Amino acid sequence: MISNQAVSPTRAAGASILDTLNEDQTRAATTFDRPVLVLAGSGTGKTHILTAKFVAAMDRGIAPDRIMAVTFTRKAAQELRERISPYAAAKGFNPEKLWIGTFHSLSSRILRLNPNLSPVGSQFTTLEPTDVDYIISAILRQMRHECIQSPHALAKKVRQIAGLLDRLKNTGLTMDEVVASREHDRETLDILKSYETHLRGRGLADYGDLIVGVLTLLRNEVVSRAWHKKFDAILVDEYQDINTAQGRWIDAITGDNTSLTCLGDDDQVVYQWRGADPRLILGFKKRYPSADVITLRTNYRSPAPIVNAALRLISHNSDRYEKTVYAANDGGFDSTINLHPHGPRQRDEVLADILRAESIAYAWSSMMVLTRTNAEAQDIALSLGNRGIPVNLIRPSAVDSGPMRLLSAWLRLVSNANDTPALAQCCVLTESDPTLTNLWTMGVLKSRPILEILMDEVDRNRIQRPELIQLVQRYRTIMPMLDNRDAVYGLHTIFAQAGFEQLLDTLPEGERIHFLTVFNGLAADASAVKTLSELADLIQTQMPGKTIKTDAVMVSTMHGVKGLEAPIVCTTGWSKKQFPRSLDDDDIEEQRRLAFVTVTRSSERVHILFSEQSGPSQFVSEMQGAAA
Ligand SMILES: Nc1ncnc2c1ncn2[C@@H]1O[C@H](COP(=O)(O)OP(=O)(O)OP(=O)(O)O)[C@@H](O)[C@H]1O
Repeated sequence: MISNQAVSPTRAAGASILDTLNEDQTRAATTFDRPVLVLAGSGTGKTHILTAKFVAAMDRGIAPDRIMAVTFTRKAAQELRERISPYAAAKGFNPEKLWIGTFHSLSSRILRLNPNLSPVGSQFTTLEPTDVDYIISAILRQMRHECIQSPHALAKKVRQIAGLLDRLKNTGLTMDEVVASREHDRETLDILKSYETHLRGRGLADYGDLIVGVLTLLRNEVVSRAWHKKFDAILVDEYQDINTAQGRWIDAITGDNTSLTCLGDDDQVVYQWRGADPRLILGFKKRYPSADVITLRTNYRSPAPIVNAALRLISHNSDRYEKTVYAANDGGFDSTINLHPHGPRQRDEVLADILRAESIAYAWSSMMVLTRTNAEAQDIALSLGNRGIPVNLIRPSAVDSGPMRLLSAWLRLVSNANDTPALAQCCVLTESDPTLTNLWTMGVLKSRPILEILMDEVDRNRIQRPELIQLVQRYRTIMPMLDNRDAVYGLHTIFAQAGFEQLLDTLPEGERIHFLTVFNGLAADASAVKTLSELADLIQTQMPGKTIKTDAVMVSTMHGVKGLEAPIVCTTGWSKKQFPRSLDDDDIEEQRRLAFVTVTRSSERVHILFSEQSGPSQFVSEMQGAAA
């Protein structure tokens, strides 16, 4: 464990940020000789401490690459990276090599650094969730499962298996452990085993494999000892939302001498449906008995009326730590939380009016619109755009955008000829495409990559489809050019040879400029990686989704804004029977936490929209002080 010795006088670079902390925050940021858990409410400065502690660690003389920071979202990782990079650069360190990222991006990096022992190899390509569905569906077809008789039954079965795989991997179980647990019927086990065999035999990993892969890797004592020595400090943000596998990941990589700091708020658990395990934060002291548990009491973000309304709301949850939080800012606004009923089909009009009225005093970028579902966010973004309001629709991942998805697919395909979902994306084919299904069957029968079979079939004129012929031609042009060349060259080659220039000509100007900006950033990052599969992973696991306009209203789901803030927060869908959608105990507590996260994003004013016909959500009356 690092000693708590005096900070070196050369800490000038970090002086400013450390000097902004209050007493408890300073304790959290400067304690290195024991584990620290910061268990504190919304807006109390947890993320601020994370940045400050990274700087404090560097000031202590810890090399930037001996500090790892794990964030929950790519956006949070990007923001932290942007804040830390100047400090690291001032110390002569290449910021591209900082260990700041999500669990998935860090796991991918760790696995690739252990090529011989990584359970998924080192040249693997990573599957997106839709690719997982694709493979399960192909396996079900291959097995001639009865569900393939109807598209509806097939889709349902795929969802069921994909959900099961996700849950199993979130608990950190390997396939051997799943089989040994005897908890699943033979048919399910056969499907799960075929899926695993398919992935392992073809150099493919899904997101869950990245986490479970590191857990498996760290069971090797020699490897685990090396990683325990690698990091002097590990910082983990949004600790309340990590799942069992991620909790074990942190425990496994933290050595006896590593300074571990976890920051979270049990009132902000909003990912239980995806395996978040709040017992990890609540049981931290049991696992780390010497830990210093620090609570913070001052909310620096929101004015008192919002802080108090949010506290009244969350006090209705039974499963929580009681916290005392005061607002640093008294507020004094008469209308800090505003209610807006709207008639049928009037939601967007009412919303646009609110935003226009606020835009007299605030920039568009000072406003957020938060929805419950992705579909609602997309709908609202489109509708506001049509009403002349500039919007940035926030998507969690860069592969949600067409050209970025295509770029990552090409990077995957040239890295791994066995990556069939990437092949399908490169020529924009769906999983049920008959040619692809035939190729898949031939590939499985002959144990050969589908791409090789496709090339043979094209050469023999047995496939005439232009998109497949073009794919083969492009692949054959690109591959020899990549021989012994670095990732930067590879990236530019793919851009030039795989039709990106023509594709960009078809995009609206904003999207084109955005793609080129991101592409140039990626080209800069490419100098820090060795292979194109690593570069694909940067797009898939590290890059956040696009924000095209600089001054625009952010439109996002409530889940998508964890950790972010804005002066004006508008939130829709707060109608009775809609939010919460069910009165089931566990679910209502999670939805109440989501409501809590939503209103506490605001540093000035909240606008809540609901249907006039249904009336407001019960969360509104709870905020107003209805008895718990
Ligand atoms: N000591 C401080 N003095 C002044 N402002 C502060 C201080 N600490 C944090 N802040 C500011 O308060 C706001 C909230 O901080 P931060 O986002 O770190 O809180 P958080 O605990 O991570 O919030 P949440 O859990 O709700 O995402 C930020 O604008 C931050 O800059």
